[in-house]
Amino acid sequence: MRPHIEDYALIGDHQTAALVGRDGSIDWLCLPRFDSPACFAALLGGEENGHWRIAPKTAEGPETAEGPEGAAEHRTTRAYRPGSLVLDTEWETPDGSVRVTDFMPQRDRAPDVVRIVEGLSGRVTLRGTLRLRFDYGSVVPWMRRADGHRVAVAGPDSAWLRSEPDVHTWGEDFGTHSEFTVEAGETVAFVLTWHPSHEKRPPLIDPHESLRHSLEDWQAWADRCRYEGPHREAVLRSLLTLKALIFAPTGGIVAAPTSSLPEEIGGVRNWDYRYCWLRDSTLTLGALLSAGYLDEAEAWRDWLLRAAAGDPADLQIMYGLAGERRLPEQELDWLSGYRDSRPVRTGNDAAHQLQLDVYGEVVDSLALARREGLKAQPHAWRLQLALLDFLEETWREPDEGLWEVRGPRRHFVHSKVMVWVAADRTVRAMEEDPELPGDIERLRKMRDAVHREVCERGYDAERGTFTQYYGSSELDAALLLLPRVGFLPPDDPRVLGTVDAVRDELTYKGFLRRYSADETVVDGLPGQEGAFLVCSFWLADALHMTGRKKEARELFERLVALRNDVGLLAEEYDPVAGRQLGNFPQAFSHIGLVGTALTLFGTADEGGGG
Ligand SMILES: OC[C@H]1O[C@H](O[C@H]2O[C@H](CO)[C@@H](O)[C@H](O)[C@H]2O)[C@H](O)[C@@H](O)[C@@H]1O
Repeated sequence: MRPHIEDYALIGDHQTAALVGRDGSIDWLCLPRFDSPACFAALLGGEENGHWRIAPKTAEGPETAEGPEGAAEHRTTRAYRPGSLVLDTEWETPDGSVRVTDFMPQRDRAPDVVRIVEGLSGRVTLRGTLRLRFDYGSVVPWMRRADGHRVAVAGPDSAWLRSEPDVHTWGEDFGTHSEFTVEAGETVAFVLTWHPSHEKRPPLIDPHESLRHSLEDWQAWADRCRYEGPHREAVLRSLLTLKALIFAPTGGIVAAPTSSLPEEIGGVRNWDYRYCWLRDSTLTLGALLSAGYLDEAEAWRDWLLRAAAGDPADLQIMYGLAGERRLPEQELDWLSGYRDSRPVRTGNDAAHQLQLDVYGEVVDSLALARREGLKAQPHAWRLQLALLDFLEETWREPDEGLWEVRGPRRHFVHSKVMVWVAADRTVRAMEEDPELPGDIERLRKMRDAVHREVCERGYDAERGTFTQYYGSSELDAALLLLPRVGFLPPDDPRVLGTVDAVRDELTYKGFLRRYSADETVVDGLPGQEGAFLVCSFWLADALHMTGRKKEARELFERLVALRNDVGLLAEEYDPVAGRQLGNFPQAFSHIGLVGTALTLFGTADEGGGG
């Protein structure tokens, strides 16, 4: 049985990331980029699909539902070093205590994973097991020794393992094994480096020096955080997590570093999130900007201008890390899935859906960037006008909406509201700067027409609430964003009615679903899912904005308490099992945490949608 999702911690180097379990096993790592094939895929199968475990020998044993047998004799504690993604895992064993420090240094050329073992007390024997399996756990590489390394080679990939001091390793059972002992004050550092297999040995790094640099770099970034309100540690951890999801070479932002962690254990709602959604990225950008991080915002804005270049009719709702357009969805049938949740997918067919909300989110984020003083780019305005031309032609069409339903297209109310946002922000920019080119009257007309239509066809006067789509009696948590984006004032009776209705009908044991659990006709998928965390944060925002401040704060506190021991949140939460669900850690959930902290305690930006 795999560990629970919340048993993992994240380490990363701004180009990819790994998940490290409480049991000392790295079970997920894609190299060299977030969206590359995984060389450790045990997360979505078993140890035979690749993992790297370093742990006290006495903590080993056949796995049980609660972790490795023998683990009961041990106490494990974990924590990130403050303001960083450097992870310390400490074991107390009957023989003494030991710490393993895991991190991925900022990259010069090749990606490295560094694991420094340090004896803290007594004399502890540890075991290492490395099973490299390229191409998502399917390829067993050839192993050889070279230049003081164990080298794994298969096809385009090679991985080089060494240790300081040198530790004896042996091959057995298609794995590389080691056993060594540390006393208090002694260290053994392991470095695993990925490299294209046709190139010469990768440059060596000094693991201890790299640790110092990593700590300095992360700390310098953390020091720039402007948020000083309550729960600062949680907010900063969320910001660090969002930073770790940015692919530094291009500025693209992934929705999560994993694929196919299920939204229902044993179910089919398993998707690949290692791509750059315009929606998730714009909301990430909003969170970073509101906490004072301008460089990342500028890099993303430039990424967007490159990705969106071309005919605006061809704008996709998501791209690859460098703006790649083809992300074909495939099933990896050799992987059994996390706790048997099949299929495991790579790629994402939602890339070609029509999701009208995305235009509003992009335009809103460009407006926010301008307000925050980002250097203007003339083609950013040209892009904005082109998007509006496209919307003028398309806004009356049904779409798949922000939840990327796999059922038929509908006239989703949230999508139309975000079309209104696109027109509204463009009109406002032109009013503020009459030099900006464009036909303001045409845009005003469109803005007002969308508003009118939504209020007529998207509002159920009998129940006093906006609905999920025109003519439906269903609700949708995205309706909570109406006051936040300025579509109607928070004290408008239609907003108050909607917030109450959404809270009453979509609450699921203290948290919020994104829509009703019976709505498989709309989303086109079998099975159920958990409470959707970003929606629960949106409810806290809406309660606060509509004057229910105590209720808002209580919900926020409950949400903060769901973070795992190192402050991470998946996409969803199962309040019955008390477990996290879905891809992990997910940008959406951490955006929600930052946004709500700012709404409740700080100076949140009124214009943002997240
Ligand atoms: O619900 C089915 C859809 O689920 C995924 O979409 C979700 O994740 C996206 C990335 O975080 C997010 O932008 C979207 O709002 C979520 O619904 C999946 O990516 C889709 O392929 C799938 O149709």
